Amino acid sequence: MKSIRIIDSTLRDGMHAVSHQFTPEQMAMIAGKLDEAGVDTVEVGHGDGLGGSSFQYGFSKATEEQYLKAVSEALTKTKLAVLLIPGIGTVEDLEVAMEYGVKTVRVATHVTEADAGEQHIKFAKKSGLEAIGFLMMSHMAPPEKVLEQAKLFESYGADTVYITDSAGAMLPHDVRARIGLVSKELSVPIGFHAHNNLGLAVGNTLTAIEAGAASVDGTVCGLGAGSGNSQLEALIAVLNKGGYNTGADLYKLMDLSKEVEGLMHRPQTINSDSLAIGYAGAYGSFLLHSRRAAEKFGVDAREILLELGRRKTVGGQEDMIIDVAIELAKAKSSK
Ligand SMILES: CC[C@H](O)CC(=O)C(=O)O
Ligand SMILES: [Mn+2]
Repeated sequence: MKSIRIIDSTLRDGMHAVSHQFTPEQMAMIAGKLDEAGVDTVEVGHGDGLGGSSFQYGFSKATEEQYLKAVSEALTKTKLAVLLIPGIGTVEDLEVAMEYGVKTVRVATHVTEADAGEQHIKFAKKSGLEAIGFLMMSHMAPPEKVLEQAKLFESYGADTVYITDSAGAMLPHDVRARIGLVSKELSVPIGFHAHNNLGLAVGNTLTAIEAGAASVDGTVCGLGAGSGNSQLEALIAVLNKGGYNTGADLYKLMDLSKEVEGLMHRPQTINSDSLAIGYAGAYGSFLLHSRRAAEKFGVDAREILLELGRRKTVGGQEDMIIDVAIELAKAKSSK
């Protein structure tokens, strides 16, 4: 039986779906049940990772330290992880996170910019942490470029390298091409993080495993940016049926999903706006920002997202959402 590592991101990527408003108590409840269910690792914090709580990305309900304290106290076996996007988070933020028992850091960069994560990965390794390189928006680069960037992460000391479908824009053959090549050429385990904007998250995650991924992400109820992530309960059911060992208890996760449903701000569906993200290849966390801008400037959120996809915008360019909305509103009024 092949073992697959599960990283749950309900308490980090899932924060996008609740405008970063989980309370520390809610996080502790969810983390405690993920621990009981035998999930290997939980990632915690603002949706944009360490340092994300800000005017630009939206303020979270509590501070990073409050979340980390609450979750670390709820965990017995499950490892505690954080996400760090260089430029949003800093090594100083990581030092603080380590005081709360963080064991793993995922250093996330745009798919062509792994070098922006060099100092963070080296710092993590020097500090005794597990370091995971996380290549965001991997659909935007061909497999050979993804391989080049994955090799950079490996050369900095990353223990695992993730291929991330941030926009939920990949088809199964895109996943197979990237994961297949990278897992053949690298010595470290390869991971895959999916989004469900085209309805393919669980299927693409299975494809990634079949192509060589050894670590995959899921979130309870699929909670996450855009149409959400690979729904953890469904993923575990699929992996059980496929004969993989994840160490996670399906029924305990199903029970947890009922509790998480009660905390959701809206159903985690594929609606026309989140579908537009996958269709256009736009950044997953642009969804709520685009909806707000659409309402404010009287334009269609899908048009904003399609234009952001055309312009190949990436995380950190949230200010472009307003620019695009204003341009669309001007074009509309001049018709
Ligand atoms: C804004 C960071 C982003 O949510 C990281 C991630 O999960 C992804 O790129 O999919
Ligand atoms: Mn994500």
